[in-house]
Amino acid sequence: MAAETEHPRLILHNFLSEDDCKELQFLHKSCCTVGYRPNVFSTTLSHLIATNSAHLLMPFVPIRERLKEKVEEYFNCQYELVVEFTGLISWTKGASIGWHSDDNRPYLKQRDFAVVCYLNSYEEDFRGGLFRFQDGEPSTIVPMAGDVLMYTADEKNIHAVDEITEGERITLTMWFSRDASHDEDAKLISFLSQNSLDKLERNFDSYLPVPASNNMYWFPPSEGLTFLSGFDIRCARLHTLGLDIYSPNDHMHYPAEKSSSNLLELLMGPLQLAHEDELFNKVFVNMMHVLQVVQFYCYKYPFSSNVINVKEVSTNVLPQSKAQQENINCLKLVFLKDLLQAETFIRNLNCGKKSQFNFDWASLSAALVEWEAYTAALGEKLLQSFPNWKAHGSIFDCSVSHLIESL
Ligand SMILES: O=C(O)CCC(=O)C(=O)O
Ligand SMILES: [Fe+2]
Repeated sequence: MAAETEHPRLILHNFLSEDDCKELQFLHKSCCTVGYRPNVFSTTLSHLIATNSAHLLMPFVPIRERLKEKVEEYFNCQYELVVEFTGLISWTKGASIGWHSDDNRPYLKQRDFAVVCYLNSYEEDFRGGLFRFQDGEPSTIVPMAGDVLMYTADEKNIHAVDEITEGERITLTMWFSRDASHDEDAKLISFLSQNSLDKLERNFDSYLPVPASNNMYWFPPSEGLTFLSGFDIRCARLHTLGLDIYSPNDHMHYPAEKSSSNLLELLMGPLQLAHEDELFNKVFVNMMHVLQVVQFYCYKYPFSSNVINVKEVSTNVLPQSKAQQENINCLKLVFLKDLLQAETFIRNLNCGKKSQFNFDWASLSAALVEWEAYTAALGEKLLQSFPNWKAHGSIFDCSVSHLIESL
């Protein structure tokens, strides 16, 4: 217990499993937007609701609950805390933060405790990004996937993070408050009531994401008004995996006649995936749909329990025609204006090492089938949980196995 120590803090190794870390990375890499600080990307829970992906809240629920219990136990404030904020945050090259406490602004005074869960690892996935406390021990935290750091948000724990020099450093970050008026759950429940839940019928279409406006995915954010330089972060994530997009709706092969922002609208509509000189005949509803399936394939599919037999899935892939190649190249020029910058900020450090990405269409097709089952199962779970959340005014894990375990 933290009791009266001078610098109340705790590091827990391997608190999150490898599967938890991979699942949260999958969510971040498919849903994040440009963040609130330079070179930072973020995924908030309200953003998931706003983009018709409320079912993607479900993987957070048991993790949030476990973290809250741990914070309350260690800092000796059982049943006193509410979650103030939950978000996935990633820092890329150039991002850093100097000495500060997490409650150091008048509008942050409600923050009592901070929790940072590291979802990927120093030196393996990114370079730089060490966490430092100004005083007390431990003084330096080396981020490693699965480790969790907890500390009080006041001046007893002044800290900084070294600049990221390479790769992308991803965390699940939460703050907790004693002030019930800052309860994130209440806001999310109300947002869910107004939003997606009426729409979330038991048909598959309800689980398809709806993108936010294009400027929210444009890097750097300052260029998101004109789209004349920089890049779309979603296209950059596909590009690092050797994948491109084709727009079956684009009958216009002369980009000079269309403005960038008009062409960006194509990301809101039907798209197909291209790899080298082949085109996948599956038509995705929009760019978020493409990205969710591809990131699922990279992060979640290799770990899913019921991996279906790849051979049983039909894969329809055709060679690209000349016109299709032009379409693909034209879109690349518009969405990845600054290709070098995209490759610098969005890159996978550890490709070539243990998580080598060996793309093949048959596995992607199998992952697509699994992604559909995964989203439908989360949607079901959300529909079952929501009435309980609403009745209690809080978001908690209502799954039967969990409740039985706790008896
Ligand atoms: O990501 C971290 O290790 C800490 C980040 C931090 O200090 C903050 O967001 O206030
Ligand atoms: Fe901080």
